Amino acid sequence: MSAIAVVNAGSSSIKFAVFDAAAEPALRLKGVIEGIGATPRAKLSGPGGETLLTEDQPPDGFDHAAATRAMMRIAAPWLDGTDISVVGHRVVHGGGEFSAPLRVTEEIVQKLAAFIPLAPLHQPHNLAVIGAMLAEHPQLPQVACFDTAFHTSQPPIAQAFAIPRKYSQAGVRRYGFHGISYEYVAGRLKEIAPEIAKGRVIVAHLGNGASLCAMKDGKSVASTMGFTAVDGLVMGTRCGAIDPGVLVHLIDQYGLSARDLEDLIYRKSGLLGVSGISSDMRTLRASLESTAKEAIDLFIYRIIREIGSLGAALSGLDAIVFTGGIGENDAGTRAEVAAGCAWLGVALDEAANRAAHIKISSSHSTVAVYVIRTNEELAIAQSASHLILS
Ligand SMILES: Nc1ncnc2c1ncn2[C@@H]1O[C@H](COP(=O)(O)OP(=O)(O)O)[C@@H](O)[C@H]1O
Ligand SMILES: CC(=O)OP(=O)(O)O
Ligand SMILES: [Mg+2]
Repeated sequence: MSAIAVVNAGSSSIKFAVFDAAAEPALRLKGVIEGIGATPRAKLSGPGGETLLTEDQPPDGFDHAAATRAMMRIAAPWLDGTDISVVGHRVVHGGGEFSAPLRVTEEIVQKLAAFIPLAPLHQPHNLAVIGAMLAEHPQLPQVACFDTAFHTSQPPIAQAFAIPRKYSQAGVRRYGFHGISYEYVAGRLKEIAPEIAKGRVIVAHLGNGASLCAMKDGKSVASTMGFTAVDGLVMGTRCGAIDPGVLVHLIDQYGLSARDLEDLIYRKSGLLGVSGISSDMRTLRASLESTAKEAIDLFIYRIIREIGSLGAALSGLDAIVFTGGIGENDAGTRAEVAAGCAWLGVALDEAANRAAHIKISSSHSTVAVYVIRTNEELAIAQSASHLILS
């Protein structure tokens, strides 16, 4: 049977997967290089999650391009003889024009390149892989799935900035990201708890990039990310929401250029900037330095505040769902966020939280709390299969 390949370039990771090209794609092989920019490590696993190979990568100068090459080298022996019929890609920014999965051409790559400055940690890597594939295999369909697409259901007021209309009309508005993950998680919640999924739900996608999405009946109504994926929560290396006056001050008083500011807010801030130690939650949890704790505390504080804000946008709250590298794996983050949301009626079952059960709220919690492992690669494979193979 032919296969679907999927490439998901996140800000600190490249995830790669191969599925049987069926109406319901079944996983054959999965690979991840994580910790790009911190402590890079490669892992290849089989369909049941069994580890096939792990490899530590040299940290210095190991960027997304090196990670892509390393992933190809590591995966090649396992792909020998595999007949790939379509490649699905995560593309973080689709702007106002692209809001559904589509087959990518050179012209579309050119259009998507216009959004590189709006997603500098993702879009160039997403497009580099698509460009290389189009050049090497021009007949092989390349499908792009957009992180922004899920949020097109938001009402205009949730998308608006209070700026002069000429800028809004030119597309300067809130788009929201992590949409492939949110769509997948919304689908899983519908299977796990159909009544809850119809209600008011906040999904917390907490990874190297982090955002919250407010959903009503499985549709996005608001998100903490905006025009770019730097807004909202504190992230691995991104500052999240910042008083825009700070940026003007940095230009005036420190002579920062647009590119300097970009570097500051996307690559040098967040957990890394506050801790001065690492962007990686595991390293910070293991550290005894006070700045590591301060960074984590700020990360948690902003999540709690934004849950309040999105709860207001939803006029109440039926459930919170944790997902993403931190949301799925860091019981401490879930416990601290839940404690800060006690006023909303949130209470965790501590043992269930430690064991990362699917449902982790206690029986007296008025808000149900779940941990749902995201699977952006499967969501992309399903879209690619739908578009090209059915
Ligand atoms: N077991 C764990 N405990 C705490 N944090 C973890 C664990 N595993 C992964 N993480 C954190 O998840 C983050 C990466 O999330 P992920 O969603 O994979 O990244 P990306 O945003 O690049 O897709 C890192 O901060 C990492 O430290
Ligand atoms: C949009 C975004 O921030 O993605 P990631 O978390 O994969 O970096
Ligand atoms: Mg990610």
